[in-house]
Amino acid sequence: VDLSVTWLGRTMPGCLYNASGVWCREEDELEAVRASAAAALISKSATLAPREGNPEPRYHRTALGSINSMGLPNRGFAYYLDYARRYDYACGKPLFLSLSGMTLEDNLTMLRTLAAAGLPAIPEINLSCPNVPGKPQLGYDFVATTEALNAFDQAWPGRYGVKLPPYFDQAHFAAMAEILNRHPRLAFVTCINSIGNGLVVDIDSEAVAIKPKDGLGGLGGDYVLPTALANVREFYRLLPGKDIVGCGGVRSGREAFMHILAGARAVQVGTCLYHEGPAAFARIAAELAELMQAKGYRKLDDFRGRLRTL
Ligand SMILES: O=C(O)c1[nH]c(=O)[nH]c(=O)c1Cl
Repeated sequence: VDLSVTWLGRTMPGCLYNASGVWCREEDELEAVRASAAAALISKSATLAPREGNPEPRYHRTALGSINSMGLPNRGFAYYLDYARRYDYACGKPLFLSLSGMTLEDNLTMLRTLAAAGLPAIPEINLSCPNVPGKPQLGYDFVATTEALNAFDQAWPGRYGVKLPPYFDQAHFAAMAEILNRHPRLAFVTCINSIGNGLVVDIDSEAVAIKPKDGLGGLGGDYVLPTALANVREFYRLLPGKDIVGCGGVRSGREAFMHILAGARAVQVGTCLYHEGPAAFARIAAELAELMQAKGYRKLDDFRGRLRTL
């Protein structure tokens, strides 16, 4: 069984890697993912300047997944650029850098600096951080998204991707697709980021679970799988020629299979990785391979996007 993925002008040895934000803020975390069975790796969304992030508790696990309001804690763009300068691209595992500037200008500064460095690292620009108080998710503002993508095209000469929030309405899928399809070097979209502004309540303490935003935070894990699959399948249909990276609710070979069936080129793991650690990649890959073997599939292209309707 062959789990390799050919995209972005290269072939990576498998189809699984980390979701930005999980096991990727510090260099030792990135190195642990790279040394694991992950087929690629992506860094924590970077802002231009380092950030402490929101007050704790800002992450909470439940039986059905996670809620987080981290608030973009990160080492600052220069830290991740330095890692990208020292990264061994010959290892065959692509390095993605997630960028989440506090302003459009910051995103452009980071893109221009990355372009000047002339590295094979690929930007995944985050249009969907739900946890910076007072900052709306760019991906829910179609005018701002249009302006940003036009500016990204000027600031970055190569292929890039964007991390999208979940959408929940046919009109929004159509509106976003119309915008995204105007950008030929926008090579991939990662669907989805957490479902923003959920609220987890503890009935014993009669209190919220996390401190920021009076308890509001992005949901991950089992909570988001059907929404993630819907966004993968809708954008797979609506964005011909672009790759969709599936993210949301993956904790075994089964959910990875579902995402690829829905059209995903590759699959990211978040909440499950947060708790299991990078060993999750070998386990999930083995489960996916076993599932494919049982179904008579030899490679991912044998079933990618073949989700049947009734
Ligand atoms: O609070 C965060 O750092 C965060 N948390 C998320 O769930 N998604 C994001 O894109 C970000 Cl940037």
